[in-house]
Amino acid sequence: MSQPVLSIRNLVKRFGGLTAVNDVSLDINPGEVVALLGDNGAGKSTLIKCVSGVHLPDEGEIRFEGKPVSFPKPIDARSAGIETIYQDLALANNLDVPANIFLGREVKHRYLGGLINTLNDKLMLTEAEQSLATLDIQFPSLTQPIESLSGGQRQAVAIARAIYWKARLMIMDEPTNNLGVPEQQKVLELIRRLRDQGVPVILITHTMPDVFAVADRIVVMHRGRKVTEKRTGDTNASELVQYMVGALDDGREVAA
Ligand SMILES: Nc1ncnc2c1ncn2[C@@H]1O[C@H](COP(=O)(O)OP(=O)(O)OP(=O)(O)O)[C@@H](O)[C@H]1O
Repeated sequence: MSQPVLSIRNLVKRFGGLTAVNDVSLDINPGEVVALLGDNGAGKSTLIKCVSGVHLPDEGEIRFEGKPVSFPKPIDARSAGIETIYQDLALANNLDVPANIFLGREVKHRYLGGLINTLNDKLMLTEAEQSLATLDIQFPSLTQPIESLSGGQRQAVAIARAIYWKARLMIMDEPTNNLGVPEQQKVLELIRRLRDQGVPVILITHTMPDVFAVADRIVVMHRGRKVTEKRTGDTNASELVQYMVGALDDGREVAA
């Protein structure tokens, strides 16, 4: 079997007296979409923020592509190839699509800073067009400000940016929130494309249909703990809800 892209072992993150992530272990394999499910406050965001360099874990180990890693800052995780798309997408609304694809790389690519500054708009536009084309995304015009695009198109730009910068693991937090149904379908299709290109995706969601539409595997958290991990074909929505509310718990069964 190929080695996991991401391997989390016995991860603990506390905020004062609260244990937000409690002894979670998890593997993400090449080319799979893993849905991270859980009720509000279950610890999903805290877990992924430990992977994406927002929080440093208090205990446990994170391995990325086989090597132990520690990311003191988000830029460190991005530099390693872990791209996180939060709900706010971190796009600059007043800039156009190409500018957004190049946005925020100045720190990592300090030596490229001068180069990017001197890249003419045409080259940036061509590069942006190519990265969108790999995902089969079409826009009427790439030179309009992001704020004039739809929610689904903005998601597409964020995903294209990650592809352009060669993400090797994608983490997406509620990517279909606040989108209309056709746009939700498009975003799910983009997630499938990422997977088909071999990029594993961790998908945080509350939306059960999304889980069954794209996930290969499902991990459920409850009160900071991982309570189950299932192949999508081996479970159903009502069982998952039982895990989400704490009525079912594989760890407890084992301990009993
Ligand atoms: N920076 C922080 N400081 C203190 N407590 C925090 C912080 N971030 C999260 N928490 C707490 O940790 C627990 C887990 O929160 P987290 O946001 O990880 O849950 P979640 O599963 O992502 O929930 P949601 O779906 O509502 O985003 C909650 O009790 C939350 O209040």
